Amino acid sequence: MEEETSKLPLPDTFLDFLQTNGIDPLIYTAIESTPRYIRLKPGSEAYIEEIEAEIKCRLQKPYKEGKIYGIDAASGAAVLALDILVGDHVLDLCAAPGAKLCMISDLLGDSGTVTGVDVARHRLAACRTMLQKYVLGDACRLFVADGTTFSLMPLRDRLDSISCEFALEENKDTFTEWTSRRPWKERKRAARAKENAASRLVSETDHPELIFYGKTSGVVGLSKYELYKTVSSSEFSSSGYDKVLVDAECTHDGSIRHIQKFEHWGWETLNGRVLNAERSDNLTTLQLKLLKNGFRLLRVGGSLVYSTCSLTVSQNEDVIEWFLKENSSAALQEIDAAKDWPCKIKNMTCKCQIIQEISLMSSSGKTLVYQARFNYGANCV
Ligand SMILES: C[S@@+](CC[C@H](N)C(=O)[O-])C[C@H]1O[C@@H](n2cnc3c(N)ncnc32)[C@H](O)[C@@H]1O
Repeated sequence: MEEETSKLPLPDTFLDFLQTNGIDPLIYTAIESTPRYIRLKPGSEAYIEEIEAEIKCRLQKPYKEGKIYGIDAASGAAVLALDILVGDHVLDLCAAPGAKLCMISDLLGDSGTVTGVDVARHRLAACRTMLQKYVLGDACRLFVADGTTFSLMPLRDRLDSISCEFALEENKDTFTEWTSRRPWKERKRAARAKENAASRLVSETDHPELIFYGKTSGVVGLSKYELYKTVSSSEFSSSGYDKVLVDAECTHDGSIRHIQKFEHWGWETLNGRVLNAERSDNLTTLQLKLLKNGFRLLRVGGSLVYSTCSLTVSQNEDVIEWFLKENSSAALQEIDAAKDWPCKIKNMTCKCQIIQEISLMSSSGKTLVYQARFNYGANCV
């Protein structure tokens, strides 16, 4: 799908910013239209013709019916780079609003588990709605929590070991099957939390709040103590997550459609949101903290994808470089899935610069996969 766009008159400050980051301004201005992407829900293949027939009329019907997702090719690429395998326990540390989390769940099918974490309650609630719409959440847990300090183990052993009898036990401290109809006490607590959330995001020290869990997520039958018990870093090394996605908060400058919006919002807004050095410093500090914590929660032999929708060196290469300096057990790894992608810098088959790959082997077996410079909404499929 393509949307008509105007030729953008990019302001000088933004052009300087692009030059500093080695980005060709043409990616924002040269194309006549910005492609939009959809992903077909597995199992909906029979409807391809019907969906194709609707492409010109904005696909409202298959979208409402939950047969397709709106997701950029670049977002899908970050998930493919994770190389999800049957039975993986996956952590999505900045999960909302959830396009990647849905794709992870689709790839896992009936196996493994996925844990989504986000600091913004209203965005994570949208993610929960999406899981319910696409009937995807059985093996999923969603926590409103700060990803820089989140510290809960995947429930890898619980899945097989809980007997149905135990799961149905009526113990007020034990999780029974999730229902959107919460007991009065819990509703009151959620309403209070919502009020607080309107004025602030959760802090690093707040307790993670479980806002959704599916019936095979491992939560049913657990006591609160078991779910929230703290474990040592060495336990994460042996039984942590198989795959971690850190799709970090960023300036969004790599999203062509996002930058195009500033034509209407006013270019001065761009200075505050994208070019402001202080905001960028705070962001890179946050990104590094998210990456560090995501890596801590990974098991030895697992892999992590760090991705942003920014093209700046400071939010990508620099964050990775700082991290690698401090973590000798981490190493960059070639992205296997990217070998067949058409949009690589090395053998460019389209107009835009897309992927930069770096590869190294790890010493401890934990590996860090790095995906960078993949333009969102670029003309590359
Ligand atoms: C680029 S978006 C993630 C998009 C998401 N992965 C998807 O595919 O829909 C970044 C997210 O990071 C969240 N975020 C920001 N700071 C965070 C933190 N300290 N811990 C967890 N999430 C955070 C934001 O609320 C936002 O939802």
